[in-house]
Amino acid sequence: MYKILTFNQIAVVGLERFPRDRFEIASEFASPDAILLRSHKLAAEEISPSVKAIGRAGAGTNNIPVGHCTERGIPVFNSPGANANAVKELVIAGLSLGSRGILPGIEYVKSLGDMQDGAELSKLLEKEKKRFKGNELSGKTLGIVGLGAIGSMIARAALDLGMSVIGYDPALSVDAAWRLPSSVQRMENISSLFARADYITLHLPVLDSTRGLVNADLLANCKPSACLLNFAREEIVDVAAVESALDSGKLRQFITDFPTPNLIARTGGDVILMPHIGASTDEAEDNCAVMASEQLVDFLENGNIRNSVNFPALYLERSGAARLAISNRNVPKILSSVLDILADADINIHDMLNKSREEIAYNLIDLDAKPDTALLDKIRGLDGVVNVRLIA
Ligand SMILES: NC(=O)c1ccc[n+]([C@@H]2O[C@H](COP(=O)([O-])OP(=O)(O)OC[C@H]3O[C@@H](n4cnc5c(N)ncnc54)[C@H](O)[C@@H]3O)[C@@H](O)[C@H]2O)c1
Ligand SMILES: O=C(O)[C@H](O)COP(=O)(O)O
Repeated sequence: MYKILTFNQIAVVGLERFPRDRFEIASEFASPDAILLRSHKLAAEEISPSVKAIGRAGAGTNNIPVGHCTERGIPVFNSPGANANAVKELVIAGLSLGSRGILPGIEYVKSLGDMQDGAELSKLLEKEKKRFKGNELSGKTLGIVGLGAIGSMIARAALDLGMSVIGYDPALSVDAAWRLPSSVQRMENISSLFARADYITLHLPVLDSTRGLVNADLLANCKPSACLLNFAREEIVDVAAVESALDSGKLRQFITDFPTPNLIARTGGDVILMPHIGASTDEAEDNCAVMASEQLVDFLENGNIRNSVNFPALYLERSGAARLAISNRNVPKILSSVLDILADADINIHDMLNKSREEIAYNLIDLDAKPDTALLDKIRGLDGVVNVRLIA
């Protein structure tokens, strides 16, 4: 039985993807085979030696020590695109909240709870409504930083709203480029995007290269009427710089899914704060849980890899009597040494596939006979081999 250790609440429909005759799922296990989680900040010490894979039911993997996992030959999976629509819809709501007096208007109406005279009330509302006037999104320019699963969906929705869309993504994949509407104008650099946009929305991962990306220099560039939305990650924005830009009138509004104590303490309505609910819909939670669970099942039972953030994608149809899944440092001669060991033991290779990604290489080798423990230990002992798994 494979043991799946969960952190956070994972949608039931996802957990049902683990066949119960072969998988056990619990929030406590001494020696789990895999970990399935959402935003739980996973410490390296929580990843016991028995762990073979980690599944993130969601997009961002900055809560997982990915580098440490790679060192140990543990693939980290995520569920790209599975919650993109949920984030898109919330960002569109954010754009509306940032352009109209919706929230102060609602607060004002709530404050009139003591008024009993309907005619008086409607007279007052008609008199006061001018205080809550806003602007339309149509005709404005939306700048999208990060044009992946979420960014491209937002681009499409914003175009439908009549906005002009400009985008910046220095690492855009070919697939993502195909998904992008052709009327999205690509910016050469992020400063140009900040200088031109009325609304700026961030949809990129937090990486060493993107931590603090939105800083005082960029904010000095933007239109004083601009509204910045951060539904990506807190660390991408220098929040102190945002506060200064709001204070000095260089930025009109900040809307974020990642509140900080200082932002919560602000008065004056120039921030709109949400409790990290970008992906909190039944649909997104189901999609993410299903995708992450299916990927873990296929990896544990077959060694196949789909949507890993640190391992190469690799799929090999099952054949032969047994399968070896081997991770090794991405240096020459390791695979040939493995093949020599198998040949010396007279074990024929039925099929095999080998791929690498940065410092790690991964191999699936289907054998005509099941190797014994001594042979597996011999392969494990090779310099550069990180881990070896026999899949029956
Ligand atoms: N608020 C939420 O609940 C919520 C939900 C889902 C995702 N997210 C966050 O949003 C991020 C994006 O999600 P996604 O599903 O669109 O991911 P994605 O991988 O499909 O797209 C990310 C895009 O960012 C681009 N990128 C990388 N570095 C960049 C840089 N320096 N400047 C501009 N673009 C850059 C990549 O090339 C890629 O196209 C996630 O990493 C996650 O942190 C938040
Ligand atoms: O990266 C993500 O997918 C989002 O931040 C969602 O996080 P959650 O699964 O904790 O809602």
